[in-house]
Amino acid sequence: MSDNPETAPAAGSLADRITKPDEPKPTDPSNVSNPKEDGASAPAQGSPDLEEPDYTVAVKLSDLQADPNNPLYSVKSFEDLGLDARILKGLSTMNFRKPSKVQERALPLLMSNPPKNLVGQSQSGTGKTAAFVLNVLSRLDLSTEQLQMTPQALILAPTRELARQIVGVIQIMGQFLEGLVIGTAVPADSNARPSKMDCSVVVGTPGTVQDMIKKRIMNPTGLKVLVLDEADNMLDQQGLGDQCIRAKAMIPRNVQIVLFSATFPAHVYRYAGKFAPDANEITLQHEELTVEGIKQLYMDCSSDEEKYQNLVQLYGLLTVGSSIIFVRTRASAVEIEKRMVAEGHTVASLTGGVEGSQRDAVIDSFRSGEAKVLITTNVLARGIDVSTVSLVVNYDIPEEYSGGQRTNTPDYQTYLHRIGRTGRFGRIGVAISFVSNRNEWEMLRKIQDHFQCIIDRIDTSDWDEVEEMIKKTIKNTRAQANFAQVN
Ligand SMILES: Nc1ncnc2c1ncn2[C@@H]1O[C@H](COP(=O)(O)OP(=O)(O)OP(=O)(O)O)[C@@H](O)[C@H]1O
Repeated sequence: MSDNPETAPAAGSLADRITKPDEPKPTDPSNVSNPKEDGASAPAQGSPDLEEPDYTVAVKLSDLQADPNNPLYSVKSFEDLGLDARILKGLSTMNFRKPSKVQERALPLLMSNPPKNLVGQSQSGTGKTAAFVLNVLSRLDLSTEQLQMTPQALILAPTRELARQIVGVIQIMGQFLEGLVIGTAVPADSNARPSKMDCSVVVGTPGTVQDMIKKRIMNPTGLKVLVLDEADNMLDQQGLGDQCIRAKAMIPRNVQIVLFSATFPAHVYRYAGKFAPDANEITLQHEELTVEGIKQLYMDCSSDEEKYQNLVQLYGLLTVGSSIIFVRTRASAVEIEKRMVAEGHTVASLTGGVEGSQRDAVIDSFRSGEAKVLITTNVLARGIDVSTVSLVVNYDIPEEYSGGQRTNTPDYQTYLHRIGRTGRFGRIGVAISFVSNRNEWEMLRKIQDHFQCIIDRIDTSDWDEVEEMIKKTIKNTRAQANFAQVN
């Protein structure tokens, strides 16, 4: 069991934010009215890669979606999946033209009646969020004000950033559903007071939701669907797992339980079957898990100091698009940030150690492109969807913990989720892992064996060559884009 404290939600006070898609609140950072936001809300608002008239990626995406071996492939259209016209309209504002494989397979299973549980697995960046959000929206009854104000679906995510991102997706997909009200249940800053969850859908972190139910701030009696995003992490992580079980015990027994993740290690998968009994299943082999568009590389570093120097050398590349640098501890995130800033570089850091409002400000500025280089811990390893991320750096290789101690065993799942912050929905990205000692080298070798993937070495004796090689890969998307445009 992994027990990295970074992924546990901050305990203590509660916060919530209720938003009605039909009543935009300009001050709400997760609100659809902010045209610069990325991630959840990006496609509808102009994620540069997916929005019309960006003919380029549309062409490329349609090629990928026509290839039966690609996870984005489907034969059906969204119309074929029997979705409500108002939801289809929401999808079309997001420029979703065709479902991905997981959407095409999951939606009929999720939407059939009587409802059945589902355990669903699909590679990072293949559209699992839309799969569960479309089911949730399809199952809501918003015919009376009382129904609109009583939670009918509960979506749990491991971090506040992911919960807020999911809220953004629901706001856009559900924007034509009159009476839809969305509540965000994430830990508040210490001076804030929670208000009642008078809403149709609640998205939150398990600890906060559990607390809200206990304090009668949230009424769980009308719930019909429970979704766990990043379900393997939610069920396996110390603290989170208990909170999920307690939250489940407080809600009606007959809810539809939906578990999604890119990874389901065997021991969690068995447990997932107990949490969501008699579930339909969509699974992948672990060799199928790596995403083709992500070029995996590693860099030899002779010491910790050389890791830092190499990162600084890479700075020019980090800012070609956006990039995320993953480190092991909060302290090193802050230290690297300070040092780079002192040397004149523009970087930001986000860790679980700071108050919620500050975390929100940092992730929002990263989504908007204001901050292009983000140093973080495993807290952002999962789910975060920022389409401009073209480079991920594993400054430290993700490692399993046992009883709070490092084990020198790679954390395979976290590796996959971290590198999956790039190369999303058919895009191209680069992931570079730094290796500075024998243990790290061993862990990287194990990762290669586990996923049967190739992680190429970068030769740092000639930095110009390094730059050229990485730039070529990152810019590949654009090269194809230009090609598509002239043709
Ligand atoms: N059918 C579609 N057509 C076009 N874009 C899509 C479609 N489905 C999802 N997307 C976009 O693909 C991106 C990745 O989707 P999403 O974040 O749901 O991936 P995921 O499978 O949950 O990944 P992860 O495992 O990393 O959480 C998002 O920007 C989303 O808007």
